Amino acid sequence: MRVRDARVRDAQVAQETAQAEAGGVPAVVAPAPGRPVRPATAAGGTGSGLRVRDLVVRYDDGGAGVTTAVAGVSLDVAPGEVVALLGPSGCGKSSLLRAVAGLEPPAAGTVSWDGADLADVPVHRRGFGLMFQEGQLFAHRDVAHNVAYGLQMAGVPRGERTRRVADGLRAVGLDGYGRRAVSTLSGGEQQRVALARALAPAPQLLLLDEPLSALDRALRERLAADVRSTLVATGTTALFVTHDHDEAFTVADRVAVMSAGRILRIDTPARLWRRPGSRAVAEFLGYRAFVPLDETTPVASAVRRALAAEAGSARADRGGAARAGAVAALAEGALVVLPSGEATVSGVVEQGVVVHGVVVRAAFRRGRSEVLVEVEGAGRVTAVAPGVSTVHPGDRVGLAVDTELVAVLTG
Ligand SMILES: Nc1ncnc2c1ncn2[C@@H]1O[C@H](COP(=O)(O)OP(=O)(O)OP(=O)(O)O)[C@@H](O)[C@H]1O
Repeated sequence: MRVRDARVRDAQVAQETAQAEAGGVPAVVAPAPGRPVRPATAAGGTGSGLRVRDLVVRYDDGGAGVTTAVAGVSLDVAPGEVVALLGPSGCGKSSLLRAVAGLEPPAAGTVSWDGADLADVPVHRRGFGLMFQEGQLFAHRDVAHNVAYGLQMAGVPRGERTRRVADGLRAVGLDGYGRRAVSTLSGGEQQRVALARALAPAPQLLLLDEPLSALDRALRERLAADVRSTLVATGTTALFVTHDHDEAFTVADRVAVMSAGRILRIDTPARLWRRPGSRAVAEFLGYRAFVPLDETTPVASAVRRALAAEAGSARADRGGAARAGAVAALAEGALVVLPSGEATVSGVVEQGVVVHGVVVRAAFRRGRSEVLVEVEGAGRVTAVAPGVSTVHPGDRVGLAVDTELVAVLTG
């Protein structure tokens, strides 16, 4: 378990204990006592949602000095929207999430919900739900009692509780699991229960911190899609921290790319791919081949020609997106990026070829050949060829680059 999770859990446990002793409720998975639990169908709300302005989070390590984990972030999450915070380890994602939760006091800036400043609102009064990498389920309670916990503490009557637990388990694909002991569940099932538990009180905002990181990749991919559909089905407003691009793009309506305590870019997954904005974001997204369109290199001329052809065409089958992208790239793109993984090695038949390169590596995977090609004047592109390719390292090949997938960096 990571140090941070342990700290957060310690904070939760301490608050749970203190509140339980005072006859209260657990801090973050349940609403405060007396606080009305919203009907599950009311999630999403009609207010303005989360508003973060110029937020700064600092840690004073005493002798070691001060770390600025969040260096002035502004972010809005609209009711019913799911936003992912995506970035490398240490970029401040969790610190931002914890400041929103109220677990970390901001050094500067504001966090508000529906227009109300939360500076003086403690964690358990914010009405936010939290979910972590490890679900932190109660081992001595069965699945249904875990999910019911927050509702029970908030005084929701038994009948309503039973109905909402059943709804919650159905929403996460665990219909009929209520009586199972938590210890008999797989890691993925436990995280589903944790999600159902976090959603049961219909929090006005759900904060998820790497909730799938402890699972293996295949399971993570499946669960990410399930988390998305559950959040959408319940109309839940959510902030989802992850370092995994695929997860972010699967789960979120908008993705915020973070680096060194700042948000570099925030946009919908589709627009982020097409308009990464800066080379740093493009590189973080995995783009490796950059073509300055104003250069006279063969690759720049070839890409310009392909974009011009696309801009002048009106092919109905591409829905206009390719054309619009090409027009934008030609108009504004000092630098465009060739997409990895989408070009096709055309080999001898060079129909539609726009650029040439030399094969660095070729491997047969999942029924097709993946070929890494060094394109002079651009960089490395991962291309695919159907079936077992006949190309080998050192071969010169042509790549038919899909202009629809060319990304533009400026603008
Ligand atoms: N309690 C703490 N005391 C001192 N420094 C901290 C503390 N928590 C985080 N930091 C530092 O703040 C910076 C941001 O950390 P944070 O955990 O927010 O990043 P992250 O993007 O969530 O990283 P990860 O993906 O590895 O969890 C890092 O440099 C980290 O070392």
